[in-house]
Amino acid sequence: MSVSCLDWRKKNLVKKGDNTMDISTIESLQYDFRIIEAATNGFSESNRLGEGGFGPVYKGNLQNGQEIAVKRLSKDSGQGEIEFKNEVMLVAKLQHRNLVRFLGFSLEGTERLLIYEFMPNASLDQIIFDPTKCALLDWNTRNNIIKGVARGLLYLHEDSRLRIIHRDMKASNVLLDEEMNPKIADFGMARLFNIQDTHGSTSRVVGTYGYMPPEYMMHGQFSVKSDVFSFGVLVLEIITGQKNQCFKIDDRSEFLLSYAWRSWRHDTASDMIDPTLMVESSSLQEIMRNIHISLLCVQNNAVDRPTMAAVVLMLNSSSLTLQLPSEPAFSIRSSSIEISGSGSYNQRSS
Ligand SMILES: Nc1ncnc2c1ncn2[C@@H]1O[C@H](COP(=O)(O)OP(=O)(O)OP(=O)(O)O)[C@@H](O)[C@H]1O
Repeated sequence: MSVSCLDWRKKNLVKKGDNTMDISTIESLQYDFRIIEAATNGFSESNRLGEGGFGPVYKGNLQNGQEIAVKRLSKDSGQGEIEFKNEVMLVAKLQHRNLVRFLGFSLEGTERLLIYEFMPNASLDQIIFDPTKCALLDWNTRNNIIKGVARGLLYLHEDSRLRIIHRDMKASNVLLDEEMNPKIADFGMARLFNIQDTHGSTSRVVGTYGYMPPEYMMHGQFSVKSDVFSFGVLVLEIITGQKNQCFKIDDRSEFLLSYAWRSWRHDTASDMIDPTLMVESSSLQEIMRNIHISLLCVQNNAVDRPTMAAVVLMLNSSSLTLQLPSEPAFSIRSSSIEISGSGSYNQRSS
């Protein structure tokens, strides 16, 4: 992009006091493909940050010094150009302090790039599941992450102009800024990747093993309560410091939700807490409350799960009495599910 073009972009992105931007035209969001190619050293391996279900992600440096993350959509994103641009406009309007800022896109033939602000502390999974790095996250930081993710999801569900269901909420989709504040990534991907499902059921299930509620895994039915379920699993991972897929206790593998449920019922839930946390007694009650809230989120019946508005309220007011949770969904029949390389699912519903 030439300097004059950058100036023009700036004119179209008017920063407001509340740190949001007015996005007036699709052109204001479009980056020249060659600029992004150069910024990522030609999408070189050394710039590659990782790869998810939609394609690889690269770090880039724009000429003005700005650091970016570029998601290079795999070529079969299956959407016409106009439809794609319409969706880009909608997704660009989703702005919240707990969402990764979407900066724009690039189109060149069948190439589609999504451009985001770069998050220096990468994704939560790379820290919380790492035996050394997890020490960077004390309880206050983890609590701040839980509350921030809850606020971001509430915004997607209720406060944004669109009603967005994330559908792939998990630790690798929580990015961390310089101060370890959480930013949800990959929101709106169903819109940008042409997953047709406006009526709450879909023939292409996209999600990640262990985070999906039973109604989504088995029947492709999704709702805001699917995200609530994934959020509950995420909270348990943050507290235990372990992945739900390979949770271990006393060298035995167990499904995280069944273990959490049993521990909570037997009053031994404090045993679940990540031993590296070295919890002070003042925080213990707060952690136990978080475990209780997470169990409300992962209840088998979607109707019983709280909304994200209720979750935010419960997380922020310790005086609010919590309901008793019913048994979580943990008996997952995995035989009918085809797992892709990234651990994401692509399943034809029956
Ligand atoms: N804005 C960003 N800033 C810094 N790193 C990022 C950014 N976006 C993505 N990444 C990195 O790239 C990796 C791949 O991201 P991506 O969202 O494509 O995949 P994923 O979350 O692992 O899988 P899935 O596509 O199934 O959600 C992430 O784990 C993260 O480390």
